[in-house]
Amino acid sequence: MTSLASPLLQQAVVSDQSTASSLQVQGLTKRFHGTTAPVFKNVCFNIYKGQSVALIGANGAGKSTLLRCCVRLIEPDEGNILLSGETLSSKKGRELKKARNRVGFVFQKHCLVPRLSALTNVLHGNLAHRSGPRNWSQCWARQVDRDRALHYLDQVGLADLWHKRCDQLSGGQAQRVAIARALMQEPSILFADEPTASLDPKSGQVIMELFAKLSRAQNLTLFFVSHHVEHALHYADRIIGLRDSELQLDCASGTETTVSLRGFYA
Ligand SMILES: Nc1ncnc2c1ncn2[C@@H]1O[C@H](COP(=O)(O)OP(=O)(O)OP(=O)(O)O)[C@@H](O)[C@H]1O
Repeated sequence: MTSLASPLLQQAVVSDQSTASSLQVQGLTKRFHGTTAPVFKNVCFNIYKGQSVALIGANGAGKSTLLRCCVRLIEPDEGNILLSGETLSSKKGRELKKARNRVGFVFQKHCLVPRLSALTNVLHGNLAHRSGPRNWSQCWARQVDRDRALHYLDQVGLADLWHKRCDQLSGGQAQRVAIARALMQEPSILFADEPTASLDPKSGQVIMELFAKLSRAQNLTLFFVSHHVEHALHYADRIIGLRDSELQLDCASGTETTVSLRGFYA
């Protein structure tokens, strides 16, 4: 840890000792095939229930790889991951899928099915738990699921656009559908990988406000990657940072400024 991180890391850990962990990352190391240097090594951190944590770092620092390693979408070479106290590292097949389904994912590109309605795309969040045509289309969906999907669309401010095809939505609206789809999964933790990267500043702010509101209202744990240090400072309780293959920053967001965080990229 850098001098920027050390005292602040202690503070973040001490203040949350009594809280349950959503995600525990212990000694995670990843090296891609054919490369000698690891993307990151011996990364350790805990994220507590209801915490909002931003992950920062320069291009290529390993942020997306770390996020994916946390749910084993990319296999780490070493280390343990615990989701809500349950070890993920030893799970395989259906067990792994079941554990992973407790994590909602929102990506930079929203990955919606363009020709289908907002409602149907939100219903697809149910596929994490149940397969079958009732979760592929709004026409076949059970009333209870339709109602839940409409509720989540309402939560993201899109109740009036439930019938619109996703290729007819703006980038910001589509990202809100992707968030509603992740909520449909009823995750215990939400991962977001640069969720505002393709949006204009105003739309990006709307999306981050929405995450903050959802996180507060539902005590939902949020772990997001961002290149906007302003977003990290404003919307996260805590900021962690990757540099030179190591976790070199772990601080409460209130203890940093835009200038000091920009220094982390130097
Ligand atoms: N599948 C892969 N095979 C080999 N190398 C990879 C693979 N995926 C990523 N990398 C390398 O790992 C490093 C970290 O990439 P990653 O996408 O995690 O960084 P990042 O911090 O998210 O970057 P950005 O901010 O640009 O999105 C990069 O050097 C990248 O080239």
